Amino acid sequence: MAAPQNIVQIPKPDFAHRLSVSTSPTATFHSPPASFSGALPTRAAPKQLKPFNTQDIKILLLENVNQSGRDILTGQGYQVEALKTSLPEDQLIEKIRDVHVIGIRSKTKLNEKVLREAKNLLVVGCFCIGTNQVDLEFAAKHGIAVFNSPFANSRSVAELVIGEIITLARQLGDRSNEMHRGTWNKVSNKCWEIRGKTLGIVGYGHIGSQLSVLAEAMGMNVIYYDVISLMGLGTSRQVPTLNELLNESDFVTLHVPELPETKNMISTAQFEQMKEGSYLINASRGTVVDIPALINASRSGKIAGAALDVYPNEPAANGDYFTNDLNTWGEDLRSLKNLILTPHIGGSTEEAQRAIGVEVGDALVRYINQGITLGSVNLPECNLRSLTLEEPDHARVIYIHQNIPGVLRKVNEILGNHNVDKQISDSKGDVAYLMADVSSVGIEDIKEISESLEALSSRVMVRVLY
Ligand SMILES: NC(=O)c1ccc[n+]([C@@H]2O[C@H](COP(=O)([O-])OP(=O)(O)OC[C@H]3O[C@@H](n4cnc5c(N)ncnc54)[C@H](O)[C@@H]3O)[C@@H](O)[C@H]2O)c1
Ligand SMILES: O=C(O)CC[C@@H](O)C(=O)O
Repeated sequence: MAAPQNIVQIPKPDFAHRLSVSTSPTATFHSPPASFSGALPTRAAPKQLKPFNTQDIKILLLENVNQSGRDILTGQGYQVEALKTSLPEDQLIEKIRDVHVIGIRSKTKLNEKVLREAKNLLVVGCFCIGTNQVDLEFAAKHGIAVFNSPFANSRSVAELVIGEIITLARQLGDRSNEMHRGTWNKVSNKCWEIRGKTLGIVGYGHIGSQLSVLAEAMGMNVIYYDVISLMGLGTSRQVPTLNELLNESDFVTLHVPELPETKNMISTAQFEQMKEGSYLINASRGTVVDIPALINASRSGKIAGAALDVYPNEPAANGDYFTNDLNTWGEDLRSLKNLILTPHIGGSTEEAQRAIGVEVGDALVRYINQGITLGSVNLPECNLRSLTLEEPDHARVIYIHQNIPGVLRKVNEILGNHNVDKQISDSKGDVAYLMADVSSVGIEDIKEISESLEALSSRVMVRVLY
């Protein structure tokens, strides 16, 4: 990290506007909107902390991050380059060497090979829910914070699944395709109402539980399976095993994260457990379903239909890529009856993307400018109240370090020569995060603190903001 240079004042962000678009509870973290100010005790204006000139912060946004997020970052004066697609690994490596911040969605793979090259990288913003595309452990060990938006698109996914349940039950995809080809095929055979049918939800988290409420409102019975014990909403009921869920459900829908334990979670043995003529929906991650097994189950009539939004391999950009070159079974899959295929659009609504842009954009600004890690998925979550404009000789020291005995003593020996106004420290696995606000420090003191911390053997990353 470059040595601290000078202080730059930037306009106060428009928090009131942001609160109006974000649906995430984390938005409550922000200062209250201006309309509240009369009712609250007067507080000194927060000081914007910067490690260097704002325009020196270089940000690369990939995969068409929403304008709401881009506006927040450009509004800070950072240099923002925004691309519509993800990048092939060689180009990504070339670009990531230079940037302090990268913003991605689900396609960009930030694996160890890529992150090793990211010598200036401070923070990753996943403008989505899933963070399986990032090597979180490697990032943490190198002091790179990762943020996501944990539930701003949950409702959009749940609504898509509701649409798919009816679409499958009524064979709407096939009827529509036939009509597009000029064929009139009026049938009721094996077309059903969803009222009174059983929906089995695998993974009862943000999306699964939201879906549960919507499905019950439409007259479905809901059961769910999860690795943790959770209270069911409405009259939904948790079942103890995946097999029990598969045995009882007319529709099975998957909402688990991509993990080693969820890889091919639905394969030949699980299709055998499903009811004859039932349906499968996967809007979680492509690795969760064994697609060749699904092709067999569909051809044999064991399942009456399926809807897939996610695939083991997905293209980096829009275009004619969904072929056997991408996934060897691509054409077999496309030939199946009553199969809805969508290009990973579960969270792709205006509402969700706008809210995600705001939530992740704000988290990045808080981290870059103030070192606050609230909401980070890989570093301990630490917060200190803001320094104010009335505290001009203060600096915020951030020391990301290995979580080993004796570190705090050494850090406090360095900080002990100064007045530490407030301090917080927390750890997560092998990595710990310390923030301290020190007063009455000038540029020379800041330089000395920074260099002394850099010299400690436990150091992962040092930032001094002032
Ligand atoms: N298609 C899309 O566009 C889209 C959009 C958002 C999220 N997603 C995917 O959906 C997944 C779920 O999202 P969410 O917000 O509901 O996540 P969440 O973390 O809120 O819920 C996941 C649930 O799965 C459970 N779980 C984990 N492992 C399990 C296992 N082996 N068996 C059963 N249950 C298990 C967890 O305990 C948790 O309750 C995300 O991880 C993401 O991959 C897809
Ligand atoms: O927008 C995306 O690319 C990912 C959407 C979804 O899978 C998520 O993880 O939020």
